[in-house]
Amino acid sequence: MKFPGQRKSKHFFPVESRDPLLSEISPLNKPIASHICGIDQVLVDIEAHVPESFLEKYALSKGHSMLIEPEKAAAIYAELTAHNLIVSEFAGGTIGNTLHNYSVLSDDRSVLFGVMNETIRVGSSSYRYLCNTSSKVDLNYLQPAPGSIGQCITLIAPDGERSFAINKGVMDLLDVSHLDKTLIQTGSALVISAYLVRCEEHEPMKDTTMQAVAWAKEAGVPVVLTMGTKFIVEDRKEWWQQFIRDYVTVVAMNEDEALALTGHGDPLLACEQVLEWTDMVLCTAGPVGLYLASFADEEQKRETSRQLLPGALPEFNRFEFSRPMRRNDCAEPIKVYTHISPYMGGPDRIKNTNGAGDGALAALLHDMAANDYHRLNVPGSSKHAARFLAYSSLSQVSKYANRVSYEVLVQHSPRLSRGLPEREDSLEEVYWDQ
Ligand SMILES: Nc1ncnc2c1ncn2[C@@H]1O[C@H](COP(=O)(O)OP(=O)(O)OP(=O)(O)O)[C@@H](O)[C@H]1O
Ligand SMILES: O=c1[nH]cnc2c1ncn2[C@@H]1O[C@H](CO)[C@@H](O)[C@H]1O
Repeated sequence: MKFPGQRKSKHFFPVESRDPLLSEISPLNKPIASHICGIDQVLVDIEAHVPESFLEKYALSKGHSMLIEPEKAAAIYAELTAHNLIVSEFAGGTIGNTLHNYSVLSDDRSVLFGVMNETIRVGSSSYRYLCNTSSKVDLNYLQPAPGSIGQCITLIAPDGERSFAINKGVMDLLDVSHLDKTLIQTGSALVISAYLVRCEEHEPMKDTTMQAVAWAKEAGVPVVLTMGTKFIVEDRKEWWQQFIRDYVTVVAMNEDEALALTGHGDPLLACEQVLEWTDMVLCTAGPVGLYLASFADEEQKRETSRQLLPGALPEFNRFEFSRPMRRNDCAEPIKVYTHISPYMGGPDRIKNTNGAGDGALAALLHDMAANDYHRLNVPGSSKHAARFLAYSSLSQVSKYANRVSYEVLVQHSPRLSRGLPEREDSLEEVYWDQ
C-alpha cells in the first residue's frame, strides 16, 4: 500500500517502522495485506467524436448510457469505421475504471468480479481489456463465458458531452457462484455501480450484486455505490433511496445524479439529504469542483483553518478537518462538509470529461483502504482511537480526489496510465499546504 499523498502527520507510513512496543508483542515482518473488491459489467469503451446529428440519426439520447441491440451497434460501428471516427478502443466500465485507478494510485490489490470471454484472441475487445488493466487488479475471479464482453460505444459530441451506447454481450451473466464471499468480507470496501441492476429479468447480475452487498453489510465492509447517470436514478428514484438506506456506506455521484436522487440542484443540499440515508457522500460538480460530506463525532470534530465558505449551508466547511465516520460510530454525530475547486483551475483544454468522477472516487477509496491497512498493521495507533472511515480529513481527501480528476482530464482517458507524482514541489506552498 502506497500512502495517499503528502502528510505532516506523526503517523506517517510506512507501517514497517511501527511502534517498537507493538513490534515486540507482534513481531510481524511483513505487513498484513489489504484489498478492495468491485463488481462490473466488463466492457471496452470504443470512443469516437461525432456531430450532434449522429446521435439523432441513431436515436441516442445525449448524456445517457443506453442499451442497444447488437444489430444497431454493428451499424453504428460500421459507420464510425467508414468515416474513420474511432479514436480508441480501451478498457472501460465504471467500476473497472475505478478499480484500475485505485490499484495504480495505491499500488495495491483490487479484485474484479465480472464476466470475461472464455477464449481470447489477440486484438479482440477482451484482449484490449486485459492489456489496459493494471496488473494489480486481480482478474482471477472473472467468470468465463462464450460470447463477447460488452462494448460501450462512447460518442463525444462537439461540446464534450459523452453518450454511451451499450452492446451488452455477456456482461450481465455474472452468477453468484463466481463471487468470493471471503474476499468480499475481508475487503476494505465493495464498490458497485447503479448500472448493475438494470439487467434484464432473466439475467443474474442484479441478484448477484444484491448477494454481494448483503455479504459486505454482514461483515461491516463499506459498500460504495456510484450512481452511473441521472437517467438510471430518475427511472427508480424511490428504489435507490431505499437501497442506499439499507446497504450503502458511501454514495458517489455528480450534481445531475444528485438532483435526480434528492430533488436538490444545489450539491450541498443534496449531500445533506443523502446523509439522512447513508454515511458519506462524494458529489462532483464538473467545473465547480467537488463536495465531500460525512459524519464526525462531536468529540472528534476538528475545525478548519481555512476561510469559512458561504453556501446553502452557511459556513458548511467549519469542520472539514475532521476525519469521516459512520453515523453509528458517533456518540453524537454531526454532519461535516468540504468543497474544493478544480485543481489549478482545471486543465487548459478538456477534450472530454469521461471518467473524471470515477477518478475522484478511486482517490477516496485509496484513502479509505489506507486507513484499514493502517488499522490492520498498527492496531494500537492513536489514529484508530475512534472508528474512522478514512485515514485523512475530508479536506485532505477532497484535495486528493480533485487532483486525480485533473490527471484523468489531462490524460484524456478514464484510466490513469501512471500514479501521481510523489511530491509536487512547485505546488507545495500554493496548493498542498493550504
Ligand atoms: N470543465 C471542468 N473544468 C475543471 N475541472 C473539471 C471540469 N470538469 C470536471 N472537472 C474536474 O473533474 C471532477 C469530476 O468531474 P465531473 O463532475 O464531470 O464527473 P462525472 O460527471 O462524475 O464524470 P464521469 O461520470 O465521467 O466519471 C470535478 O470535481 C473537477 O475536479
Ligand atoms: O452500463 C454501463 N455499465 C458499466 N459501465 C458503464 C455503463 N455505461 C457506461 N459505462 C462506463 O462509464 C465510464 C465513465 O464513467 C465509461 O468508461 C463507460 O465504460
